[in-house]
Amino acid sequence: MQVATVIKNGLIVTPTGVVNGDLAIKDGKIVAIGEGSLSAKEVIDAQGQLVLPGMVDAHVHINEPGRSNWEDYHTGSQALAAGGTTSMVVMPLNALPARTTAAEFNRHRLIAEGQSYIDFALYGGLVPGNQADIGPMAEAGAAGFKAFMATTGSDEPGDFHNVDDYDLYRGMQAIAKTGLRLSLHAENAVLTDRLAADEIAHHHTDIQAYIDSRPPMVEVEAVRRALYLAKQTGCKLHFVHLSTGEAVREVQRAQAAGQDVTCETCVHYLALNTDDFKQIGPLAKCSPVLRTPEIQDDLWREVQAGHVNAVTSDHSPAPAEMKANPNDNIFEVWGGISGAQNNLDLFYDVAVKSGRLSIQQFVQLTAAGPAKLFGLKSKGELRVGADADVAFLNPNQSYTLRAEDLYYKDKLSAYVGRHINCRVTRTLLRGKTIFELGQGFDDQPNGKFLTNEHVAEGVR
Ligand SMILES: NC(=O)NC(NC(N)=O)C(=O)[O-]
Ligand SMILES: [Zn+2]
Ligand SMILES: [Zn+2]
Repeated sequence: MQVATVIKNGLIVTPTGVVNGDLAIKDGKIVAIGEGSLSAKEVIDAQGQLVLPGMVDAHVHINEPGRSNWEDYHTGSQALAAGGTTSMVVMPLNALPARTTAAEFNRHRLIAEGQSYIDFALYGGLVPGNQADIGPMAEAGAAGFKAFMATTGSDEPGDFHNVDDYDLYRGMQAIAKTGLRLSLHAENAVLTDRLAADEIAHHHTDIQAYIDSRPPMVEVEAVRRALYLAKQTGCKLHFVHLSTGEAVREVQRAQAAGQDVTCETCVHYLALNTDDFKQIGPLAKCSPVLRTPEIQDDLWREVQAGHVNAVTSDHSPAPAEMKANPNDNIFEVWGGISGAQNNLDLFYDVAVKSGRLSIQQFVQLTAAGPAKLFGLKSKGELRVGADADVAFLNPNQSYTLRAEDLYYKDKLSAYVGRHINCRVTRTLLRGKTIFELGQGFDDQPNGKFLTNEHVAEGVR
């Protein structure tokens, strides 16, 4: 067979095992794995490299249009590509206006189509009063919906607002009809805001005060309440960025009782804890907050047990001045960690190199799991017939992350200065190299809009 590209000599991580052989690509698809003697126009030597499915990062904040100076599709997708991510699911907030109508959905899609280096799916937003926009956003191709149970931290005209229990209940009724999943930032808004106000009233504005204002119970309570409302309405749920094993166990219990509910955690909850937060400072401020080593261990056990569907970055960038802390008041600092460029290498380091997860569990969490959640049927697995989205990871090349290595709009990350014991060296999107370490990026952004194919065949 004559094919376009053959990747030779790599360790190919397939859904069922690791194959030491060739991976052949034609028309952007994987056409053979393991067979030798294929003739190809392009031969790529992957000696010493792990050949992984490109990561599907199901939780990325891109701030274009409206706040492009925070991160736009060009910079955000380059950073993701450089880190071995080939598809992203983009959150509906922090752009202005936020993506809460079909008109905005279509506008954002057009912007991303010309700018993104990687394939992308888009969330639609559920906000107070927009139940009538849910159906049209599903029609426009939303991969799922997102709502905040906590306050969002930004309040300009057109910004994304959190739902109260009534909005959530009505929104779940509307979303249930679409067959799509509602993803939730699950923290109790009243508790988090008033606990924070108490700390500030007592002039406690250091990192420990922020940690104390968002205890695990604010997450667990919100998860339980949302699960109950979802049960009443038949809405499928996904919990983003769970930070505690206790919350994951609530999801497990609901699943066991027959509810369609899934969850994710983020690289930073597994790579960083409260001690790191105190050392790194504002760049490690996020919500839910980083957890103590004990709670982090408990979360790891749930991940190891296979109770978490995806690991994501929750890449939530902001300009440097919003991450500075001139008044020594952590409550005034923007919450969000920039980390998407280090999805695969950092997670491989803390998960596989450390012996906590097998390589099969790793690709399940970074690629197959998230692709399945959002109905991205040709993504997430190195198998014949799938899109040839591939990341090369050198498990023996270590480096210390420097600000100048980053492709974000602002070269800030909670991980600068961290020693990482492996490195992404090349990324292919649908068979084409889009990033090579030392060479940079493909000339043209070629990212394609992805829709939820499970639903496209069903309800939509
Ligand atoms: N407005 C945000 O980007 N928020 C994000 N911020 C974090 N995680 O700190 C999030 O996902 O909640
Ligand atoms: Zn969130
Ligand atoms: Zn987020």
